Amino acid sequence: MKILANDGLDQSGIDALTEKGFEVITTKVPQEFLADFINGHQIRTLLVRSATLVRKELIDSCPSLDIIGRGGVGMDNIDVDYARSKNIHVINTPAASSASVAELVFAHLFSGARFLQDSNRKMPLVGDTQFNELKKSYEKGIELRGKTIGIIGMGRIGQEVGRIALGLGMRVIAADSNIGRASIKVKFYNNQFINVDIETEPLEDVLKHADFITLHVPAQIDGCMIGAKELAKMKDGAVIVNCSRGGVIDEHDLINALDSGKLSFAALDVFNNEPHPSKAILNHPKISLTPHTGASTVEAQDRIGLSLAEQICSILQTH
Ligand SMILES: O=C(O)[C@H](O)COP(=O)(O)O
Repeated sequence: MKILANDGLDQSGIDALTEKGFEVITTKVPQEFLADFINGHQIRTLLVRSATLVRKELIDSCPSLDIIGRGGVGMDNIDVDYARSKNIHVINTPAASSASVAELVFAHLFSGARFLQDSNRKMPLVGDTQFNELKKSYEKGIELRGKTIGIIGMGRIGQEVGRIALGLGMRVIAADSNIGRASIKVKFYNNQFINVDIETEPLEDVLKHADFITLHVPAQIDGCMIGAKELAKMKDGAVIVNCSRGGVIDEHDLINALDSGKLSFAALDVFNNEPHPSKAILNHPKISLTPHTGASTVEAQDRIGLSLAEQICSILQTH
């Protein structure tokens, strides 16, 4: 049976599926030729990450599809309900990348707190005198310890962020309209663990009280969650990180908040109009950037590959 992994698949998944007799094709087929390719090669399982769109039209054009698999969490690039209404199995790997995304949040936070992203741009250009000038300009670096992090969305990734923040000695507050409280289990290397209860608060309060805001919510269908009104509620000099989905923050309002000094720094892993973010965002000196790499680690992709293979075998009863 043939599987098309159109946005690639980790070797762990390829090996596990090949061992069970599947043929895994990792050719990247452009969106406009996808239906023809799937039908021409009798593909029954289509695997994607966030780049390939699996909309109603594609689903209708490919009646032989049995499974659509998302190697990752967000399924906003797939018409999930429609596919399921056609009896197609739609699967994803919700737990496999939480640690990687959460660690990227802290990579951005540490970078912003100590001007790493600015320093990496300027250091190659400095001579003897500028070295000391640059050093002086970074004297206002800050520690994360003791600061308050506001986590918007306490799903798996939000909780993982909370776990790391607690380990760093940060105060954790959270907003999540779906749950009243999250219990975070913090596990230490000697296998001891503690449970920490985090009560959720209204979004407005979290925005008001946090030094750092980090967003872990799905793609928004009714417009931006964080726009000028919400940014205005944040503490002066606060920081915002978005490793969730482009469109959750209004990018225009974010630039205004950075330019006016309301926010000291922002970090974005996701953008409006991916893979072509706006030049204003890409060139802004106060924004730390990554190209949607939250789940792009060796470990996360290995777990994603294995999880997809396991689910496919279980659906198709291949033992
Ligand atoms: O939803 C996800 O899992 C992340 O956004 C990662 O997306 P990617 O698989 O395209 O890197």
